[in-house]
Amino acid sequence: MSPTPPPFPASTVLGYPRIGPRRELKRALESYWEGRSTRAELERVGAGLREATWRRLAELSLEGLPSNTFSLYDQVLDTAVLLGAVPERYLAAGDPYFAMARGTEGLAPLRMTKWFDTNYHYIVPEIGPETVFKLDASKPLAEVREARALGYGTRPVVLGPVTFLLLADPSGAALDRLDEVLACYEELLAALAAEGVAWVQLDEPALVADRTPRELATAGAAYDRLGSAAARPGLFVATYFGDPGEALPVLAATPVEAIGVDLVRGGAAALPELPGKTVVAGVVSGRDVWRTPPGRALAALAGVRADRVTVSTSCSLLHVPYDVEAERDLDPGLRGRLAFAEQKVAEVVALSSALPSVPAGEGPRGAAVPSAPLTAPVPREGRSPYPVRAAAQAEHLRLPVLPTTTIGSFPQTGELRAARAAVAAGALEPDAYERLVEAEIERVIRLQERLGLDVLVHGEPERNDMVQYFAEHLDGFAVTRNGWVQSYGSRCTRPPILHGDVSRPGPITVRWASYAQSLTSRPVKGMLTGPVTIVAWSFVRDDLPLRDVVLQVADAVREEVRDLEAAGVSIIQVDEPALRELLPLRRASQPEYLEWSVSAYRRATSGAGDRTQIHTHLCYSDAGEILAAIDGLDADVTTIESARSGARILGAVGGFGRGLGPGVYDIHSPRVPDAGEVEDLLRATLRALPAERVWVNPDCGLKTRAYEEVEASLGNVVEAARRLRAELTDAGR
Ligand code: MET
Ligand SMILES: [Zn+2]
Repeated sequence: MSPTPPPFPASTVLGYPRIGPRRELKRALESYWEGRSTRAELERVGAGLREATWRRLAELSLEGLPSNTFSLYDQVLDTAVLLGAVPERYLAAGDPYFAMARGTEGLAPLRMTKWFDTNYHYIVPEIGPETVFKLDASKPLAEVREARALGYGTRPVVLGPVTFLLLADPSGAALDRLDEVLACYEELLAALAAEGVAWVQLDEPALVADRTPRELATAGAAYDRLGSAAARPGLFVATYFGDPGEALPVLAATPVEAIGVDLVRGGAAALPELPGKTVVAGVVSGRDVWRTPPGRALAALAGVRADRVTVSTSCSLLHVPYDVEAERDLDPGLRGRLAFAEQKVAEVVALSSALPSVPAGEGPRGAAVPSAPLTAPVPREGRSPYPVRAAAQAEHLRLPVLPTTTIGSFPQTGELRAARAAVAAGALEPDAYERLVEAEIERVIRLQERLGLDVLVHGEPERNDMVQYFAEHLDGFAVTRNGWVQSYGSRCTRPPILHGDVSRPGPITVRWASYAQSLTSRPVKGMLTGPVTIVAWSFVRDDLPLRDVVLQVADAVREEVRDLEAAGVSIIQVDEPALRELLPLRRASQPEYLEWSVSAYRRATSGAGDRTQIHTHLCYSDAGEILAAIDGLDADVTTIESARSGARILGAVGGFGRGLGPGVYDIHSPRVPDAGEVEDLLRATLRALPAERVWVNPDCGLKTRAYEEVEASLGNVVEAARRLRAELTDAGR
């Protein structure tokens, strides 16, 4: 039996941002990837960031410092390396770690997908019959030693075995390999104990989703086994992103000494008594940017019945920016209501060290003024049934069969990005910038005409980002200067802060869309981001139900749709790529979410007349769970990613009774598909769907590609559509 661990520290965080307060890691990574610096230089930047983090957490008087929360790319990939699950084919690459993450010339990367309901992406571990699990504990051990050399004792954080295997294969099939994986974890625990580590944190967020009885029993057995290891640190199993529900009694029955619960998103009220355990109580949210109301946190802490309570964050702080103090331009009233990672650590410390003297009276969070109640009735659906609309649109638009189009953005030129930065810095007149945008629109229109596309776009050159651009033009949002959050690898986003009631002071996109339309006789499609996506990719006020916030945004989008239509734009695309991201982790809550999110979309789009064709776009092929909802959006045309997954999606969407454009050009790769390949994909589509419903388009926007690739690829897409169109017309004669 292992000796009793020392008491768990009174305050901690489950993890911390790692990209660097000025995105130092991003720059170091990109410079290494481009061959401008060495691996050793990259490691030095990493070490500097880790040291700065530990130093800062210690300065803030946090007691329990985590380690191994740093990663050069992704913590799930790190876990695969820890367990030896590196597929053979990467071993020969110059740098197998980054080969798995990003691919090489001849080698595709491992798959990447979204981390639970966040916008962070992890690398999906690949486990096959040939996988031989073998511990490589060098990274966690090195971080423990590195911290100790600096004078800090730390608690290594490692993804837990159950979640690791469920992420590798959501069907649960990989759990068959649990015994082999647990052997590695036992070895790891022994190595950490030998290193003098007092506590280890094993993250098990997968336990907050619906789990089968078999999966729960497996989790219980796993922690029984790890708990009975002869030599080990104290075991802290962290659940987060929701209520662990039935997983909690399962964990409580195992020998683990500490259990983490998310009391922000989980059911604080329903927390069972956990005698003999330490509860690491996540009362400071790691998913929002608001100050913690002390009353709420204290009430949640008071509800915990356990041997010992530690104050913590609800999840890792990876999902919030570093420091509010860096936001000099924010309205001071708003700034006073915000807490980024540093401020959240201070809150954790304050809550733990002197529960009664927590800084109180900082005013309400969320809206500064009472929000406008949603009294406006849901607008009556203005549109006729699809067959009526379709006839009106066909008459008005006169498009050929198999119409070709794109998803909206064209490559963003360095010149435009630089010009935008210059405007922000006051070095370029807004007028001059607008001329540049117009010149780019004209170039994109001419290019599309030359390529022979049927429905044109203006190319979105005025948008830095499909959400931030709208946030900048709507009331109720603020944008930050430095509020970067890691999305994957070196990629970061700067989510806008939706802090008040949303309204649209004036038209946003109309001038660009109508300028583009004025240049051509072909229809130009107006481009909007949908209400769910705008909210999903922002930090959102939490004093109103999410549904009401989304409806406010829907009303703003609805006004923009109306104005576009009035300006003569006859096709309007309202993108909802984040529809699936907000899907609740528990099935019981999913129908309600899908109901209101779909109705928000319809609220945004139903003001359009029958003649106006509404498009929507979703970019993932694993749409399986939400197909009925996608159909429920009732868009006239839906474009969806599918080039890589071949015909897989086609069977599922065959039942849609309206226009559908399964992508035929994989924009995630620099490869130019030839016309023959595109033709094959289209033939597969035509076997699944009637020709009159099929649209021809790429998988997603072209923003991240180079002009040469895009020109060549779209040329081949148009060519393939023409060949098939000719066949169809011949056959019809
Ligand atoms: C992530 S979906 C992107 C849609 C957007 N209209 C674009 O083309 O960039
Ligand atoms: Zn997309």
